[in-house]
Amino acid sequence: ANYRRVTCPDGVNTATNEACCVFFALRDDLQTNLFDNQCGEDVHESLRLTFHDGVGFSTTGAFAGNGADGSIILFSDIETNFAANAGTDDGVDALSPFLTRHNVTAGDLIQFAAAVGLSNCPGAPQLQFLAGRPNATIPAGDGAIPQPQDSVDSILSRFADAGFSSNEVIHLLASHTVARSDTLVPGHQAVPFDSTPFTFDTQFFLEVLLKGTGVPFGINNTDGAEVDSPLPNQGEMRLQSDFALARDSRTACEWQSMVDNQALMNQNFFTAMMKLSNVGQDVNSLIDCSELIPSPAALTKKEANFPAGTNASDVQQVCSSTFPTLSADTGAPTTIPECPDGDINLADCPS
Ligand code: HEM
Ligand SMILES: [Ca+2]
Ligand SMILES: [Mn+2]
Repeated sequence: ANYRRVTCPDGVNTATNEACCVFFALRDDLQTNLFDNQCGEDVHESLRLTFHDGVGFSTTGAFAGNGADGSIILFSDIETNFAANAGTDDGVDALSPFLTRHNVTAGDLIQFAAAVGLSNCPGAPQLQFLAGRPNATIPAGDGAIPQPQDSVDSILSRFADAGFSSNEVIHLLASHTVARSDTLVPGHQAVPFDSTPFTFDTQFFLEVLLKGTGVPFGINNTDGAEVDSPLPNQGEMRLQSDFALARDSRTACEWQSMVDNQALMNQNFFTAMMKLSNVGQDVNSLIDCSELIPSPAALTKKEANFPAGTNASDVQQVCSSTFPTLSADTGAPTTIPECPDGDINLADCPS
């Protein structure tokens, strides 16, 4: 092995490969000017882009597209108009200016932003980052990205065509532990999928298994994308796709296995993200710049808990393995933070 490091043109940083040098300034720029060093909205939207860029790929040729190639940015006029990509224009608009300030490709920008951003989320794994994806030459085809109203059959077969097993689909959905919808509930933005949308914990896998009792704000989404959540009065929503995947016999055990098992969830997510980030790419021609990805903060609260007002009798268990024994929060209803600093009022979030 060659352990020599190169000194970067900035005269300050050193790297294992000269190709990694350009990412130091990009990292600082993203952290300071977009992410605020926090696990906020722009991090979540950058992470979502890895999916909407990467899954634009088909092993059978059913859909055009070359995977994780930055096409959702480079052909944003086309791709952000696809129904499945509703809301992705925010992430595209946020990241695009960084392409003019830094000499990187759009595909690398999406993957790098997500990996750096995720490192701001307590509990997250430190993702791999490989550099060198060529810029997209064609847009992805419409229909390649699964939607929340889709059936499990349809979701699993679309992912399979993009190269992912059913287990890997469930592993990737750990991303929904730091996720909020801006488009599905009319008149409302930032509607969370779990009670800890700024923490990369296993609450999402637990809460999606709980009996649903209603929809937040009492607004019924009419297109089948949303189903009842266990915490409607706290503003939590649930996607039909997450509900169905958590209860389908093909995926229920994989889903349940990650409840209160942070180490397993993180290992699964790390490996599945490595695959998602390189869909359609010749991995051997990419250069490992993972050394640029910061080490995420640890979780302060390590165990999953039933949110106040829920308990083990609310678990809609399909998998026959023993369900973990978890304590239930007591007292007042769980308050879902609206800002990464824990503030409960969206209007007070630092921007
Ligand atoms: C069955 C597959 C999936 C479906 C149907 C799905 C659907 C959705 C929907 C409808 C939203 C809300 C968008 C909005 O209204 O703003 C969302 C948010 C999100 N998704 Fe997924 N998703 C899937 C898989 C994934 C994957 C594989 C990833 C990444 C690895 C991902 C990451 C995210 C993130 C981070 C958000 C939150 C964005 C934000 O808070 O602004 N999703 N997803
Ligand atoms: Ca969470
Ligand atoms: Mn959002």
